[in-house]
Amino acid sequence: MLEVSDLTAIRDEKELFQSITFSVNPGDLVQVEGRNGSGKTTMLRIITGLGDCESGQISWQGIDTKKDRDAFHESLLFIGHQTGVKKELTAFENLSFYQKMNGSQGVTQDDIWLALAKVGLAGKEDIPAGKLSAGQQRRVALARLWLSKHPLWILDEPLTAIDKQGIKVIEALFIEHTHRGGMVLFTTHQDMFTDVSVLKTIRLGE
Ligand SMILES: Nc1ncnc2c1ncn2[C@@H]1O[C@H](COP(=O)(O)OP(=O)(O)OP(=O)(O)O)[C@@H](O)[C@H]1O
Repeated sequence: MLEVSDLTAIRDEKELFQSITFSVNPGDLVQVEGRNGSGKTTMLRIITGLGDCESGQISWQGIDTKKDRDAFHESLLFIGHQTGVKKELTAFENLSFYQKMNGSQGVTQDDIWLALAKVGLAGKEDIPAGKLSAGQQRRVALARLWLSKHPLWILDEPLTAIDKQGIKVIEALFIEHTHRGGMVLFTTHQDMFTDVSVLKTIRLGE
């Protein structure tokens, strides 16, 4: 379980958000909502350890993430605004590289082909990512979700440039992940989940 307690952030001498408290439990799908500039990215970056907060505490499985950052990061898949897709590598090479960098055990070449097929990139595996469209490049990044064994996914605007059909596929994957006991904490400006009862929401900027 991820617990965020009393989180306050200041940027440019302005309080972005104050005393935000929430938890993400196994099976939870949590959307951080708010207008442009309300602090969504800032909050996700603080939770992942990439940004500083004014005050507050973040714990994973009951332990402060600052005290055991490795354990937290082993459980976490974070995809931010910058997807980390390398334009000179093919879609397949990007995923192989990513898996090697993360020391992921048990992921085969077939798994990577399958993940690329799941995101609609069958037949495009050997094209350098720089020659794919913006949405296709984003799909390369999202293919990591199919290979992930991390219980916690933190995703900042994962659906940027993704078409309606792609959004449906990602929605289904989120649901599948949470049904397996996984957790998803995400932001999006896209319409997602017609059945919003599956979602918990955190609103910033009110
Ligand atoms: N490192 C920084 N230094 C100074 N100001 C920052 C920094 N990071 C973010 N900000 C400011 O904090 C505010 C919140 O930015 P943030 O990116 O968190 O918003 P957001 O809710 O994710 O917006 P969007 O919906 O547009 O993605 C903005 O006004 C931004 O300029």
